[in-house]
Amino acid sequence: MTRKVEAQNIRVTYNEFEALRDINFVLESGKIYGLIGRNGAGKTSLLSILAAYRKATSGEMKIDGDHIFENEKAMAQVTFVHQTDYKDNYDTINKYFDLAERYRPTFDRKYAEQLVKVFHLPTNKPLRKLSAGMQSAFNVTIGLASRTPVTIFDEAYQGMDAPTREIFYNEILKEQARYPRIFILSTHLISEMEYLFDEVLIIHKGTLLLQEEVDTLLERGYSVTGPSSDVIEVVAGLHVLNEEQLGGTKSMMLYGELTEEKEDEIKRKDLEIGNVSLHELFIHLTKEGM
Ligand SMILES: Nc1ncnc2c1ncn2[C@@H]1O[C@H](COP(=O)(O)OP(=O)(O)OP(=O)(O)O)[C@@H](O)[C@H]1O
Repeated sequence: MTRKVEAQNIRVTYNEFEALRDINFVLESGKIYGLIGRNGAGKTSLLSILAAYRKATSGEMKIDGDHIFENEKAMAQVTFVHQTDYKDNYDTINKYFDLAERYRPTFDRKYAEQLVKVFHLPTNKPLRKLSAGMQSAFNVTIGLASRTPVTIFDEAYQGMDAPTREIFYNEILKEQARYPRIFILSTHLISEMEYLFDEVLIIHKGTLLLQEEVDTLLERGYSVTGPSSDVIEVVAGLHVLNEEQLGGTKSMMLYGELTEEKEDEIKRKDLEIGNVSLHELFIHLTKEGM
């Protein structure tokens, strides 16, 4: 069982354009990682290196110490689920399962067939005739049933309706309990998927802004609300992510450890301390100029 994925100083350029730089992280088995970042941040570029679809311009991506690129053994440990163009694909789901069984030693056909029923997918229609949401559910089926130690879903929910996405999320949790592995979920649906993540990686403008346990990250974000002058006084020297003003009331979103001393000071002034969601933190940590 794979225990570790390691990125060491990954850099990716497309001609002159530097899409990723200084990317370093370690991912461990048994954890679900949320990979988030704004459009064009570099998420898919990073995941394609991890799935050995391309080679990094420099740096190393390793699974349990083995280089991934052009390494059959390492590559077989990874499933990369992403949007696929099926417009010229005449294969049926059953045919595809035959192939997966042949080429993926860990593929569990019984489980795949169960998923097909849960997702209400037709097994005898060519893939190109499936609706967009059905094609995504099929991709997800392959990803889940492949049971590879590293399973990547890159915005795999596209086109799925809300109940189908819910089934997808539940299956990830069930699978993680049955066959613990490294799941990486790249997504823009932060609020909806947050509960799945053990850790979050934020990619911003080609760099890894942070890798953090979700709970720790959420503890770092808080808001202080009350009369403007008191709020301004109390937040002096703190990392302000955002501020909102309504009449004489100000609300400031802050990032960093809330020390006991500071908490006492805020409470003495009768100001309100509030929670900040991952979605809000993400927006303000990655806004223009940051
Ligand atoms: N083949 C390519 N040739 C040139 N530039 C590319 C190529 N692929 C990606 N890029 C550029 O690299 C940057 C990162 O793209 P990438 O697709 O990795 O971002 P992303 O975070 O997955 O974005 P999104 O959330 O919009 O899917 C973008 O500026 C993109 O234009």
